[in-house]
Parts: sequence; structure tokens; C-alpha cells
Amino acid sequence: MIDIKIPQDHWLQWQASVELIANLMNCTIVLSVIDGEGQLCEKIAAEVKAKDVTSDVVSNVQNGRSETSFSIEVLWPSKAVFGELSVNFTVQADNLPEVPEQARKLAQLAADNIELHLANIYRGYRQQESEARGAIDEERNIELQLFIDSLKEHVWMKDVDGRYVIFNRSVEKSWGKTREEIINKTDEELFVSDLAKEFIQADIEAINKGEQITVGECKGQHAEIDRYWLETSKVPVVTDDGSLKGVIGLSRNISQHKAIQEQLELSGRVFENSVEGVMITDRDGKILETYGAFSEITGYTREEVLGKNPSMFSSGRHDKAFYGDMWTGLLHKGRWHGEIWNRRKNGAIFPQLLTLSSMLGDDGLVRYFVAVFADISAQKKSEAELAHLAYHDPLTKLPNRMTLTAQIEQEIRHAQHQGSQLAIVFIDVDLFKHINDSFGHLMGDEILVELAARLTMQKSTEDTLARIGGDEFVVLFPEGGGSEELTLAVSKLRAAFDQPFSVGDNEQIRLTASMGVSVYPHDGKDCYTLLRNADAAKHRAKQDGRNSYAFYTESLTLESREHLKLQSALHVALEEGNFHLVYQPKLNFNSLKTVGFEALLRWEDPVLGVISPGIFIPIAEKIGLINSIGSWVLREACQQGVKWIGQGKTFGRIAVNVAGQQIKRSSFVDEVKQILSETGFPAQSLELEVTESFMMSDPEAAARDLRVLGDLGIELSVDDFGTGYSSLNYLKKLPIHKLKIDQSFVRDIPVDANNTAIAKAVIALGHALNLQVVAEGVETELQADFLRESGCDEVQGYLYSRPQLPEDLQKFLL
Ligand SMILES: Nc1nc2c(ncn2[C@@H]2O[C@@H]3COP(=O)(O)O[C@H]4[C@@H](O)[C@H](n5cnc6c(=O)[nH]c(N)nc65)O[C@@H]4COP(=O)(O)O[C@H]3[C@H]2O)c(=O)[nH]1
Repeated sequence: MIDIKIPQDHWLQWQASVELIANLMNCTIVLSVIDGEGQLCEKIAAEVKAKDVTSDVVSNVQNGRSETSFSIEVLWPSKAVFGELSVNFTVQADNLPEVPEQARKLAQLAADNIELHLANIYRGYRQQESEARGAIDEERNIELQLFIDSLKEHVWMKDVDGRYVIFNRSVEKSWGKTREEIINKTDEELFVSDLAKEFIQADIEAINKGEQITVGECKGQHAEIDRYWLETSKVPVVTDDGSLKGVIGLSRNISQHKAIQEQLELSGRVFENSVEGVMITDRDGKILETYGAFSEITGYTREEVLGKNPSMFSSGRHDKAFYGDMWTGLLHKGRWHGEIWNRRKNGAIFPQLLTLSSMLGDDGLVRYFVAVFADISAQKKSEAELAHLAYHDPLTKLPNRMTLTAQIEQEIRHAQHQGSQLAIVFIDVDLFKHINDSFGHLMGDEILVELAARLTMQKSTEDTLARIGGDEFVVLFPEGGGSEELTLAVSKLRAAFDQPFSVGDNEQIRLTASMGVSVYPHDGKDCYTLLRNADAAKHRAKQDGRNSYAFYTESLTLESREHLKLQSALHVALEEGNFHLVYQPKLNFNSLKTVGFEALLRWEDPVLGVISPGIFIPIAEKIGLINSIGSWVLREACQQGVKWIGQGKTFGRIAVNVAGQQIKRSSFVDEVKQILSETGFPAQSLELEVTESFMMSDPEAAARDLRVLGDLGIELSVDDFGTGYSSLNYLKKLPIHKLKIDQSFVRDIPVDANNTAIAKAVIALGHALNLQVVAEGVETELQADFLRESGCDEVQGYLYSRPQLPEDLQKFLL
């Protein structure tokens, strides 16, 4: 569009002339001027009836009206389009109104009039412009041909008939033609028809617009220039008086620009299709753009994050120092690369591999930050899986030798520090090779997996079970050093082989294992020695005939086997009735009259002989048999009491020892009630002896349970008093009746000053708390005299009677 401002008076004149015609012809006339982009920029209008005719000329059509119209182009002298004069006739009728010939003529006259004005305006404008620019310096005004030949761009001019009248050397070269072949030729004569039409159409477009246009990009037409991208501009040539002289063309090589553009587009596409997420922020951290897998990774859409700060992805897993390092790297080196935990829209935290780069502007300052990131959750998972594989046996998923070794070393350091022991048990399945040979390796594998599961069930969570070879397992017991605990632990491991293993659908086989035990620090002070010695012990167990176990230290093996024998024998003893009770009288210290009997358990095994309760009671506690044994004792003692009562004997109370484990069971009180009711033994004739250590392990619970028993009429005494660490505070609150001075204090009375003092203190304490004090284990008159004089209330000991069978106690029964 020719950019010349039309003076206001011209608009007024044109308005007047169109109004005149509109009035004469009873029609609507609009002169509209449209700019190069097709936008309405100026308009005048006239109508006979309604003044504001510009509003909806077209919409009237829909209201049952008919209308007809025509338009005339209004041109600048150069033929560039200035605007359009449109004339509208609208009538209230079905038939289209006819345009009167006179109206056409009048409208054309108006258009011609406007064009005349435009020519004058143009001339005036050019004259003004030329004056403003000043005169041309003739000396410096170089020849046109020389000027355009010096340009690399293709430059040419066609006259109004479309003939090439001026062109430069670049044109000749690129078209591969001589001057003579081009001069005065039209596009139709020089190019193939379609191309020629395209060129001519572009000329017309430039003329109509009256200004320079960019025709578009095309590839060079000749073989030689096919490699180039050309951008052609066309501009109409208009003389000072406004008449068109022709069209100038200018083609420049934009290959380089095109290549950059292509590269940018390519990068954009690469970004867009990238499996990585891309985010661009300004220097203040405001998110400007996102690309690639951004949304897939973060869960946010582009629109949700634009303008926000990337801190919205923060997982909270990194401290200030981490982000400090990141910014330092970014600002000083222009780049940061590393792993970071971020948060997705759904709140899930995930690991990213992130590269941050800063992009500088021409001034050297940071303009943008570009973040390229990948979701590495899957990679992390497989790394973790790989790490698990490195430290675990792939078949059973148990820790492997490497993990076991590290664990043993760590536990050795701990044991060293604590001065404690630890133990290693080497397990080797007997004749496992035969399983593989007979049933195949797959079946062998299944059995190993099953065995691993069974062994896992037999160990506690602190212990480590590892598979270190084909059929070799090792268990590390960090707390287990004592032979009793170890015997128990080993027998539990052996229980994993109690049940047969299934092979195939219907077949089952029994397996055994040989086990070797080594103990830190006795059997080795480092991991290697301990493992080697446990292995050696296992070999010895195998030599002993398989299905056995051995300690590295022989004496421990013997001790342990004794324990093991006792364990199995205890089970049998209860089933086969190898227990019986003996009773030891308790006497009043002053009158030496019987105040009761203490029931004491005896075990006589047909093979092992008589075994002391001091040995088997702790084992029964460890293997959980004490509850059944304890119930048996209580029932037996009550039955004996009932028998004596039935015989008309008086005996005071029968005291029964109760293990801590027994009372801790919630069912204990009910059990006592039940036995009393079943046997018919009066609660007032029963005394329960509970150890001091149990009372103090959970005094609150002990007080609760003992109170219920006390309420039944049962007397309660604290056994072994002085060996535990009683809190006087608790002792005061416990519903107890008697304290029994432990026999270890009685033993050296009155020789040992310490024990004498303790015995005296216990008696004083008991009395202060309103409790009876009983001395047990009194063997000599000296001990008895001292204790009596010290105020002890009751006495029990070999001096008066050993524990005996009921039938031998007649003289103590009244
Ligand atoms: N040296 C010596 N010892 C004497 C003398 N007078 C009595 N004794 C022994 O001292 C122990 C007293 O029992 P305890 O302190 O309750 O200590 C008992 C008790 O803690 C436990 N016990 C015995 N029977 C049972 C029972 O039925 N249930 C429970 N839970 N523990 C029992 O076994 C421990 C040992 O019992 P026993 O071997 O029968 O040993 C008994 C008894 O025979 C003496 O003058 N000199």
C-alpha cells in the first residue's frame, strides 16, 4: 500500500460527491481503503435514508430484502490499488433491483475524480520528498549498470509490458544467458509457461500493492543454481508524476539463512521428539518454554508451568549446599550436570539426570538457562537390582559369600568392642550331589530354595543366613556365644530338616545336614579363620556319620551334645512321667513347728539318671517347656496337699516355685484358679515362690498379677532375695508376704562379714516392710543361731530336713 497520508479536505470532497450520487440514485455508496494486510483502514459512506449505512449493508439481505451491488476499483496513478467504491441498491421486494446505467456512470465519475485527486496528491508528495532529499551530486552519481553489476544479488527491471529492460551480470550468469538473449524478452519467452505465469502474477501483486513485496522463497531455476535458495523482492517503479514505469526485481541468495533456519527447525523437532525433557527459563528462573518429554516426565502441561519457577519441582531431598553447588557450577562454568531428585505433579519423587546450561547474550550476561533432563528411575531400579545381584545369591535370594564376609567382619568389630561372643554355623546338606544326579538340577534348585525358606524361619531377624556355595549355607549369630544358646540355635536349624522335601508330584525325600560351629574369639579372631574352623568342624561332624554337628572346640561339642540330649529327654520326661516332687519342710524359727513345705521338682531319667533342677529348669525355660512342667508341678503339689488334708494332716502351706516365664503368660492366673478348683486344694494352703529377678523385670505387671493371686488367699514370697536389684519403692507396692534370704548369703554365716551384714539387712528390711523373713539352706547350728537371733521368722534347710518324698515326712505333719 502506498503510504501517503490523504489530506482531510480530499476526504470531505469525496464524501460530498458520494453523498450526492447516493441521493440522486437512492443507493448506498461506500469508499473503503484496505491496507496491504487486507485490513480496513479508511472508509467513507453515504446513504439516502439512514445516515449510518456503514453498519450492516450485508445483514439486510437476511430480512427479506433484495439487494444488488457493484464496485469500482480506485487506483493510484501507478495502478496500485487505493480502495474500492462499492454501490448498493436495496429494495423491499423479491426481485433484484436493476442498477441504473446512470448510477454506473456517476460512480465511475466519482472514482475518476478520486483518482485524479490521488495523482495530484502523489505528485505533490514526490516533489516534497525530492526537495527534502536535496539535489543529486552528479559527480558521485555512478552509472546504473556499473552499480547493479557490482551486486551479487540478481537485479532486474521489467517495463510496463513485462519486458526485461535492465538486469545485472548475476542475472545473466545464473540464468546462463547472454544480454542479447534476455534484453526486451518477457517471462513467457524466457521461462516455461507455469513459471512465467507465477512471475507475472507476482509483478501484478507488487503493482497493486504499490510497495515492495517479498515474493517468497524458491530454489534456483538452473542446474547451476539449483543448490541455492533465493528470496525475491519486487517493487513497482513509479515516476514522480505517479505513473508506473515497470517492476524491479531483486533476488538474493538466502541459502545460508535457510540452512540456519532449517537447523533451528531441526533442533526444534529434535527437542520436540526428544525422550528427554527440556525447559528454558529466563535469568530470573521464570519458565519460558518447555519441549520434548517434559510433560511425560513431570506430569505438568506446558501451560501449567509457564511463568513459574522450577522450584515447584523440588523434592525436598536436597539441602541448601546441594543447590549452592549447582548454582556455583552454572554461574562460573556455564554448566552443571548431575543427578537430582525432583517431584512430579502427582507428588511422586523420582531421580533425574540433569544438565543445566546458561546461555549468554551479546553483552556477556546470562540471558537464559536451559535444563535438559531424563527420568532415570528405571536405570536406578536396574542399578539397585544389579547391586542386589552382586550381594545376593540369585537362586535363593539370600546374601552371598561377599555379603556374609562383610557382615561377619562388622560383627567381629562390634563383639571386640563389647567384649562379647559371636558364632558361625556352617551347614552342608548331606549327599546333596545324589539329589542332583537322581532328580536333576532343576529339582535340586527347588529343594535349595525350599531349604533356604525353612532355615530363614528358624533364625531370628538379627541373625544372617547366607548361601555360600551349591549346598552350603552359613548362619551368623551375632549374639550367640554360649554353648546352651548355640545348642538351642543349632537344634532349631536342624529342625529345618524334620519334614521331608517334595520331589515331583508324589514323591518325598528326607534330607539331613552336617553342621560345624565356630565361636569368636575362642575359635578365631577374624572372619577367614572363623569360617575355616566352622568348615573344619563340619567335616568332623560328617566323619561322625553325617546328620550331626560339631563345635570347633571339642569340649564345647560334648557340652552341647549333653544339652541336646537333655532337651530331647525333657520332652520325653513329661510325656512318660519321669518327674516327681519332693517336699522340704519350713519351720517356725522359734518353735521349730512346721509352717509349710516347699515342693521341689525331681527328674530321674532312665538313661541319664538323676538330673538336678538347677540344670534342667533353665533348659526347660529356654525351650519353652517350663509352662507345661510348671502346670504339672502345681497340679501335683495341690493333689498332694488334698491327699494330706484327706488324711487329716495339717501342714501350713505348700510352696510351689513359679518361673518368671510362667507368670508372664496372661493365662497364668486362670490356670491357677482352674487347678485349685479341679483339685479342690484351698488357696489359703498355697504359697507361690517367685524370683526377685522376675519381680523387678516388670514390677507393674508383676504387681497386677500377684495382687489377683493374693486376693484369692494365696501367699506370695520372693525367692532368692538379695540376688536381684530390688527397688524398695516397688517392693513396698508389691502384694507379697515373705522374703526368702538366698542361700548364698546363708552359706558363710557367721564367718563372712559381708553375708552376715546382708542377712541382717534383709531381715531388718523385711520387718520394716511388714514381711516375714525366711532363711533357706540352713545347714549348721551356728547359721541357725545367728539367723534366729537376728530375728528371722522361718527356716528351711538340711539342718532340719532334706527335701523328701511325702511318705517320709510323717514327723513334720501334725
Ligand atoms: N546346699 C543346700 N541346698 C539346700 C538346702 N536346703 C534346701 N536346699 C536346696 O535349695 C533349693 C531351694 O530351692 P530354690 O532356691 O527355689 O531353687 C530351686 C528352684 O529355683 C528350682 N526349682 C526346683 N523345683 C522347681 C519347680 O518345681 N519349679 C521351678 N520353677 N523351679 C524349681 O531349682 C532350684 C534348685 O532346686 P533344688 O536342687 O531342689 O534345690 C533346692 C533345695 O534342695 C541346704 O541346707 N543346703
